[in-house]
Amino acid sequence: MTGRIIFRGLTSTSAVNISSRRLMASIKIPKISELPSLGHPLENAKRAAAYRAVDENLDVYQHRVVGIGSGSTVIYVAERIGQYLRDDEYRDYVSKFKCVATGYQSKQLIMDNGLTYAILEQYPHIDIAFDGADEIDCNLDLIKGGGGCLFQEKLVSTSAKIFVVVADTSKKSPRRLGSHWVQGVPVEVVPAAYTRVQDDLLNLLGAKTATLRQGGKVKMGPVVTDNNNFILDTYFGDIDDPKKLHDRIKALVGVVETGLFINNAAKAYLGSPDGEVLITTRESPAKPQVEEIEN
Ligand SMILES: O=C[C@H](O)[C@H](O)[C@H](O)COP(=O)(O)O
Repeated sequence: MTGRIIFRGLTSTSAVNISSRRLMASIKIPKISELPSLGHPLENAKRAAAYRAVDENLDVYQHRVVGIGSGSTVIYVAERIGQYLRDDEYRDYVSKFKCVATGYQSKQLIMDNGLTYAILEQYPHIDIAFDGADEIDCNLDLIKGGGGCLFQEKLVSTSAKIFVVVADTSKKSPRRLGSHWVQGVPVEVVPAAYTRVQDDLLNLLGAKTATLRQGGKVKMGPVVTDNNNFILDTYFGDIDDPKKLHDRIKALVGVVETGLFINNAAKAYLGSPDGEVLITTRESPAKPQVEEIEN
């Protein structure tokens, strides 16, 4: 499927320039169908989803500002964009991309793949953003933040004209949101407020558990996010109304952001180990840049 890059908006002159570049091209983008196995079914699934998502959605000629998310699947998104950068046919375009990160890992991915790192303050209008997810329901609503990056991820994904999710098929919600990611909805909180928010989540909002995420072996004490906050993993069971729950959590004093991404993703690419990719598109991709306020 390599080369399914969108040619929208090309003039005949630019088409000629591109075809002469094609003749000179020396490092070609690997075709998905010819990729060697990574030796692990899950990694093959993630790569299949990410490469297809990039090939089918990134408009090399029109897009300029690209959001790069966090996690283990988005690694392959950055890798694929890096392959376009190294292909003589696309280098002139991709080298002009400004890539906005969702955290330190994402910033490293951008730099490691030779792409240009940019900050949202300078580039607040993102053409397209790619990111992973921990659970995806049939409406393309998501739980994110399993890797602790939810706030900046939401900042980037809601600043993007198109937000594309990449994951393996195991992330598909079997029922309602909350039925697969039983670790709980990540809630990023200001450290000084964490016990108060924990109390409110349990006693006001009916959470079954609200656990302060710990660093474990790699870091003693609580996980500190890229924004110097804590995370409460908050389990509600199956979530009836994710938007309402998000709004109620957001209203608690001390909450910075929730891992519920509602009405945000336009498309999801879910890869299988055999290389098949399930693609879901939101029917009305109207995505609010500003959250709706319920009266
Ligand atoms: O905080 C982490 C992010 O929300 C990730 O995008 C999410 O956890 C999915 O990560 P992975 O692709 O590793 O499953």
